[in-house]
Amino acid sequence: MAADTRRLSTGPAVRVQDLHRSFHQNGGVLNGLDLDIADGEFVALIGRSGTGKSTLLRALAGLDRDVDGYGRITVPGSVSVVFQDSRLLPWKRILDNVTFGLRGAGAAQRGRQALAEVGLAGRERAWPYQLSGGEQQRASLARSLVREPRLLLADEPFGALDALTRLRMHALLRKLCERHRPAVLLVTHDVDEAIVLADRVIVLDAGVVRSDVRVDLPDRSRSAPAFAELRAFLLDELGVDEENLR
Ligand SMILES: Nc1ncnc2c1ncn2[C@@H]1O[C@H](COP(=O)(O)OP(=O)(O)OP(=O)(O)O)[C@@H](O)[C@H]1O
Repeated sequence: MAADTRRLSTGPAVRVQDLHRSFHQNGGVLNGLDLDIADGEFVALIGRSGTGKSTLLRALAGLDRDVDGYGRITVPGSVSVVFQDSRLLPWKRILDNVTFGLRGAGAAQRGRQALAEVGLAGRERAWPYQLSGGEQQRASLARSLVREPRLLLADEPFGALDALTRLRMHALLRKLCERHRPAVLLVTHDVDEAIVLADRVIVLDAGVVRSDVRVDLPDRSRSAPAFAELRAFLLDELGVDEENLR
C-alpha cells in the first residue's frame, strides 16, 4: 500500500507520521517513523549505513520505487532535491541546466541570478564537463534554488568533494539558506557537517528516530568546547568510539 502523501500550504513544512517502508528482500527499513520539520528549519539526518536515511529522503521526494509501505507524509508543494552527483544534463549548457523546465519570460534572468548567487557568474555558457566537481554542485544548488523550493532535500551533496571545497560549500549553503529560508533535510555521514549547518540533528537507527537534538551553539567553530561535546554525544549515539578515531 502506498503512503498517503499530502501537499499542504500551512503548518510545518514537513510532517511524517508512522512511516513504514520495506523492500521485498530486506524487511522493515523505516519502522514507524515520526518527524516534523518547521518552515525554514534546517535538519541534518545522520545514522549508520543502511538505517534508512536515503529511503526517508526518497519517500519525501516522492521518488521511492519497488518499496512497500504506509504512513502519512505531508510536504510543501515545491520540493527540490540535490544528490551527491550533480545530475546536470551533459548536453545542456549550465544556464540551460539551471532553467530547464522553468516557464516564463524571466526564466533566463532568474537562472543567471541564481548562478551569480552560487559564484558561477560568467559560466552560463559552459558545458557541465568544463566545471570542477565543486562547481557542478554549485550549479546543482542554483538549479534547485531558482525554483524557490519550500523544502530542499539533500542526500550527501558534498560527499564526493575534497575537504577544502566541502568547507566552502558549507559556507555557501548556510548563506543561501539564510537568504531563501527553505526547510532543509540534509542526509550526511559527516557529524561535523551536521553540527555546522543544522538547527537540529536527528539520529536515525533501525528506521526510527533515535535522538533529536537542537543545535544551540553560540559558536559553531569546531574548536569550541560545546561543539566537541555535541560531536562526542552524536558519535556515541552512532555507536562510534571517538577514541578510536584519533
Ligand atoms: N531499491 C532497493 N531495493 C532493495 N533494498 C533497498 C533498496 N534501496 C535501499 N534498500 C535497502 O534499504 C536499507 C536502507 O537503505 P538506505 O539507502 O535508505 O540507507 P542509508 O541509511 O541511506 O545508508 P547509507 O548511509 O549507506 O547511504 C538498506 O538495507 C538497503 O540495502
